[in-house]
Amino acid sequence: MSRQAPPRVLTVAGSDSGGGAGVQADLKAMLALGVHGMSVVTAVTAQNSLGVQGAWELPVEAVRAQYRSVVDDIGVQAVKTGMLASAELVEAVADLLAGTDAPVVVDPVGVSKHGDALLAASALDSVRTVLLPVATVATPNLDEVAALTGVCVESEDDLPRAADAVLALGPRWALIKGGHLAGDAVDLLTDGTATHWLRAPRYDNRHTHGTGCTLASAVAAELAKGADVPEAVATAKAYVTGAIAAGFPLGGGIGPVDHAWERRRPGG
Ligand SMILES: Nc1ncnc2c1ncn2[C@@H]1O[C@H](COP(=O)(O)OP(=O)(O)OP(=O)(O)O)[C@@H](O)[C@H]1O
Ligand SMILES: Cc1ncc(COP(=O)(O)O)c(N)n1
Repeated sequence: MSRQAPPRVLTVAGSDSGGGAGVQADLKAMLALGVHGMSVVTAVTAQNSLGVQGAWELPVEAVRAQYRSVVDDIGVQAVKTGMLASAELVEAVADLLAGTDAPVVVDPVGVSKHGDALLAASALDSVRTVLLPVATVATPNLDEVAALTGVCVESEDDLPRAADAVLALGPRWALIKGGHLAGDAVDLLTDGTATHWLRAPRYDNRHTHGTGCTLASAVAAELAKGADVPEAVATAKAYVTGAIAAGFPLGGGIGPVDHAWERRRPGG
């Protein structure tokens, strides 16, 4: 008798040739959390530990075709979006996602850790008006909160105001990532009624390439396994914290988080 398939999770994101962020990070996080990861590639980047050397969007038709291939045959229990590059792609992806019953985690990726643009400025309005309204959970970092809502977060005290401003754009839950603040790594999750603070120690490790992609993919994986949103986010936060603590040097710049940290033996 053949075994039952694991839960299936789809990432709709850009490729990172260096393997630390984007589709590659998403699929590694999904594997680590025990789900079957699948991908719709929206853009290809030439990228490494030093930055993004080039980026090429795929045609809308190629993105739609990948999505239909996966959803119509295999099916999905959760979807995660990352780099969407342009207004045209944001709108096409939002349109596809409006037709799914699966939970959708939107990581509204704007710029890379090195400051390279991964989303055209002209796409921000589409993220606000069509993408965030189809999100079950939106996971902006503080720069993305500022770009999308105009709210500037300078300390933990500002996180509730940022979350309210993001919720006003339509996602069911907002997970505001305070990773760029000083002190503990504090995130705030809320649906406007329930509020959950997620606090972890800050690891003084410069090898943090892919943190946001990894967190959002882990949330999607846990949702696909049947967790509710607060449970999924708590598990994902613990997973990304371990991956950051174990981040390792690669190339001459910022290395990746370690998606396989739970499997490594000391010295392995
Ligand atoms: N140095 C750190 N130590 C521990 N946790 C961290 C650290 N930096 C970020 N985090 C946590 O990692 C997660 C991702 O947050 P972050 O703010 O880095 O997202 P991001 O900027 O979208 O990531 P990326 O730069 O990969 O796009 C959050 O849970 C955040 O609190
Ligand atoms: C294709 C792609 N998607 C997302 C990120 C964000 O990750 P980071 O901010 O860690 O560079 C990235 N660099 N590349």
